[in-house]
Amino acid sequence: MPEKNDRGPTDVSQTGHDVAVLGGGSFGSAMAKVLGENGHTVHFWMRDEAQADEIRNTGINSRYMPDITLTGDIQPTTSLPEAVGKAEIVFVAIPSKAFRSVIRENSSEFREGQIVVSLTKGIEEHGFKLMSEILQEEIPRSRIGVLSGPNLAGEIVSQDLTATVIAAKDPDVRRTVQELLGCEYLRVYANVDVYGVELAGALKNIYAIVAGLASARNLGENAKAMLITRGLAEMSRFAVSLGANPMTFMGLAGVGDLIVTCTSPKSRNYRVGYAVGNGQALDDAVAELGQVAEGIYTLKLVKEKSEAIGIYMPLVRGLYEILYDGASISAVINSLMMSVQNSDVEFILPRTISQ
Ligand SMILES: NC(=O)C1=CN([C@@H]2O[C@H](COP(=O)(O)OP(=O)(O)OC[C@H]3O[C@@H](n4cnc5c(N)ncnc54)[C@H](O)[C@@H]3O)[C@@H](O)[C@H]2O)C=CC1
Ligand SMILES: O=C(CO)COP(=O)(O)O
Repeated sequence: MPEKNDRGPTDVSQTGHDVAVLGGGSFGSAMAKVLGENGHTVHFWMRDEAQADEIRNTGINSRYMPDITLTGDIQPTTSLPEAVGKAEIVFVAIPSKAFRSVIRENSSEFREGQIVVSLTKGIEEHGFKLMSEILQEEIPRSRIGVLSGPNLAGEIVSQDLTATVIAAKDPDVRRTVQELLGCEYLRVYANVDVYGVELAGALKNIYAIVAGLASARNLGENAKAMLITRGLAEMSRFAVSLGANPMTFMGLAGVGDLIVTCTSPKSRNYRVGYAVGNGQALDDAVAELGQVAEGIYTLKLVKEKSEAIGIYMPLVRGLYEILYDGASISAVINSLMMSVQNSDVEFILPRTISQ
């Protein structure tokens, strides 16, 4: 087996690798569970000592996964240097708001050539940075990957059949993650369009909120299909203008993740939209959720960015008006329905009117 620091191919032909999962929430727990069941030693970092103790003593993370027991060699710790120091590969499931600070404060702990994979589906407020860009800036000597796809944590921990995408430029990173995570209920597909895969994962959260709102309003099945498909058109238009490959949006990280989060109340973003659609204030809906709904932050950033670069995003604008400007839901729906009728697939028939 190669030295942990060298840049040669990572040997994952044997089970029993040391991996770290950073972030003790729903998705960190789900990935820790898969890795533990796959025979790896999981150095599972979280801030909260009581939570680490509970997992150490009972295998249960009662705040986020009360019905699930983490099995295998799971080693909870509140020492990030210890987790990263022992790991060959690091998975990061820290919400986007805290992602850079956690990595920056501990940047000296990451080794040259160490594989670091972001699981986070969000965008940084200042500078519109994605998590892989933050990793590139803070720990440039690591080898970076992004995991994204239709991956509801609650289903993964129940071993429901699931597929995901590992995006990385380095083929060894892609192969390593496929071998570490792949099992009878989880398939890991590969992509090289890191920016597209990552942006798709962040953007779809916005449309999940829209879909939840539509569902609360009983807009009907046709409306649901319209919203999902126009959401896909809008998010791919935006992402392509920033350099993503449009074909990525045909894959699991694009349309796949859009479908699952726009159709399932298991999605936290969908649930926030549903609550607002039923008249609840946004702050109350978020407080009641008690977990992260990245879409409410991503919405603000994408609205600003799309206006700055001149990309037409009527669903983003409409949702922003509802959530942040107090616009009435029916007025926004009416204005969307009465706007100029245009091209269906604009990669085939270009839009004729820009706004
Ligand atoms: N839950 C899911 O189904 C999926 C979530 N994701 C993404 O994973 C990321 C994390 O989400 P979840 O685990 O679901 O969120 P969560 O709300 O369930 O848990 C967030 C975790 O991050 C921790 N945290 C927050 N700030 C921190 C800080 N400054 N330092 C250390 N830890 C901190 C919290 O204590 C908590 O343990 C999000 O970007 C989400 O979009 C991706 C795929 C699926
Ligand atoms: O990204 C997810 C599923 O792929 C999870 O979505 P929520 O954050 O809306 O729960």
